[in-house]
Amino acid sequence: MDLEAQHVETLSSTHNKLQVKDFIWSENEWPTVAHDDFDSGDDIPIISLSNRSRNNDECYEKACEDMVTTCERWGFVRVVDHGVAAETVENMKRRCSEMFDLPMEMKMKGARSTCMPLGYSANYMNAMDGLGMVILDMLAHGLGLPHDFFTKNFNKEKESTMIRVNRYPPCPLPERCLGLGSHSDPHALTILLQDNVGGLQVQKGEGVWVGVRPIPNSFIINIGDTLEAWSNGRLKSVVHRAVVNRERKRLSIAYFMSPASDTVIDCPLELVRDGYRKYKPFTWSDFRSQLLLQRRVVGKTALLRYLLP
Ligand SMILES: O=C(O)CCC(=O)C(=O)O
Ligand SMILES: [Fe+2]
Repeated sequence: MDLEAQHVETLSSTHNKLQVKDFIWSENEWPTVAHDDFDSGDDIPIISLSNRSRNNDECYEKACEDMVTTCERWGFVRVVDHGVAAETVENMKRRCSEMFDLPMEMKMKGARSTCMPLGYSANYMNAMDGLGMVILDMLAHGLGLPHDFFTKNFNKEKESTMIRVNRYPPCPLPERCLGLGSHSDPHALTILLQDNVGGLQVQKGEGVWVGVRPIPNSFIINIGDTLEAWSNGRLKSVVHRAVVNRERKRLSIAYFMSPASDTVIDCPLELVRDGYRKYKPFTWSDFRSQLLLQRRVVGKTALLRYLLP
């Protein structure tokens, strides 16, 4: 039986338990932390962007510093007071849910292989782009680089910046299944919006997973592989996954930012200590074309081919 032909969503809505076994993951991937377990005592820091304008006052300096130290330690940060209108966010969530509520045959007309137009999401993308540029500026500044060190490479067309909308249906066997397997994001920066269900988990150490508690009016920012290489490994691209639950479907919207295709991802001299360079330079287009050859990114493997001995 071709599993690709069976949609998890259809399976979930018909509660055909006989087929659920076909979606069970290998045992080493079974989640031991539930979707609503956020009580590890350690949580991803929250940073307010109320001082996000670049006027070099003390609050801005402190926010940039905090952004860098959090991304060095966690690879993830949550931002509040980000300036993105609540209406823009609500509208995007509603439209995405409406799309997922369409009949399966209709959704399959836009299956992954075809070019999806940006259409209605353009407003949301503009807002995400503005926020992403603010954060990239802050990271550059916090690392002691010129403000525009990263952002000058992100052209207006944003040719390979993309949005992925995930909707995870309820699952009768959440202890044996995953919504999204463990992976790192290959792009430069991800801005993730999640609803209030919970399910995102970040790997903190070997086999240690931390659930990211949903906070209203916040975005989750995470460093992608490209920014890890660009910062000589200072900013961390951290493995994460999405777990599912028995009762509630969950929506998440990931905005992946990428530089222009011909950008050479090479760490600046300011970040080279004692001559140590972690990765050899590559272009984003080379990295992207390699990724497209992989069917699925598992764990954090995509950058390995550029690792220097
Ligand atoms: O659903 C989530 O919270 C995670 C989504 C994600 O990691 C991705 O789309 O790359
Ligand atoms: Fe991801």
